[in-house]
Amino acid sequence: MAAGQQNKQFNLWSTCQDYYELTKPKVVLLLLLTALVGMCLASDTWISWQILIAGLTGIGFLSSAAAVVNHVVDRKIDSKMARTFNRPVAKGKVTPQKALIFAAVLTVVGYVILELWVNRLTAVLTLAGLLGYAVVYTMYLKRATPQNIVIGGLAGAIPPLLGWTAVTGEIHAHALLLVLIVFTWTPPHFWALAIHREKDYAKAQVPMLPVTHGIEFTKTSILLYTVLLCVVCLLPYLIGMTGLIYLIGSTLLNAGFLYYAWKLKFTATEQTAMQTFKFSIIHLMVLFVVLLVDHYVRF
Ligand code: HEM
Ligand SMILES: CC(C)=CCC/C(C)=C/CC/C(C)=C/COP(=O)(O)OP(=O)(O)O
Repeated sequence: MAAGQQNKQFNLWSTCQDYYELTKPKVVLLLLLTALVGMCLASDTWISWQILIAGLTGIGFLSSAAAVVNHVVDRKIDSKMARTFNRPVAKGKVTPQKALIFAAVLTVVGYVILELWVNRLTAVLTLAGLLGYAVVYTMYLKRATPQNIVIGGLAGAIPPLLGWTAVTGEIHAHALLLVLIVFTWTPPHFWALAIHREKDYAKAQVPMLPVTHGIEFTKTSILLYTVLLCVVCLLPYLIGMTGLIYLIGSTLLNAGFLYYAWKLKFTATEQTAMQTFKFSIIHLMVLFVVLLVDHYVRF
């Protein structure tokens, strides 16, 4: 193969990688897992393939679009922080215009899929999630208040409800309880990372909790939110929505989260904040898998 052609192929591949990175694929995958669990828990029978595929594709496209807009709006902040300076828009590898066109295409295609093959309620709620994250959180809250991620967390917490409404067309209290779990999980998830990256956020002048209220206050807040998360995680069992498998699984996971939150507050080493952040992701992922197993293997 000629060197020029090889170069072209390499450029195309690295452009594709840049666009893929803009969608925050790992975050979107976990969001989709929570949406899938919302779908499965909404029904006592198997859900239809059309709802499953169209629902997850639409929710995935709109979540990805929100992530792309976040890269564009935050490009100046991102370029000042060690964790994010290499991102495609911050680095100038993808122009803001091209990224916005990509986000617009994802939004329109995702919305049309939800409207045509799922239902209007799910389409509108997913669009609200997109606007909540891309506009309310990214453009306003992130720069305005240390409670940014608490309020903005609602957008990231909504996918289980989206999965539920995709299957039933209705909002149900059980779905709202799943939303509440992700909503309560978000502050300890993010603040653990924010402690580790406090200097970055201070340098970029983003008013995250460790910057405005200090590391100790943030550690206490993480511990208190983790205790609250343990209580909220008990509710599905207490109201009869889940069975013993969930009770045992969630208790073990919450004991793990409490261990890290306690250690972070009272006996932290330099690694504890990052370990807590990493555990938070495993916690939510396994918790939702356990919800799924509990739903299909009830005893
Ligand atoms: C306002 C709410 C949230 C904030 C502020 C937040 C913040 C963050 C940040 C700053 C990172 C590090 C990203 C990086 O290093 O590139 C991260 C990683 C991650 N977050 Fe969140 N998060 C939120 C909600 C969520 C939700 C709702 C989920 C899924 C249900 C989620 C799943 C993840 C995953 C899977 C990662 C690891 C990504 C990777 O390794 O590339 N987050 N989060
Ligand atoms: C339709 C729908 C459900 C939309 C929600 C989409 C979504 C991608 C939520 C994830 C939340 C998240 C990763 C926040 C981090 O933003 P940040 O700007 O604080 O973090 P960063 O510095 O890593 O960009």
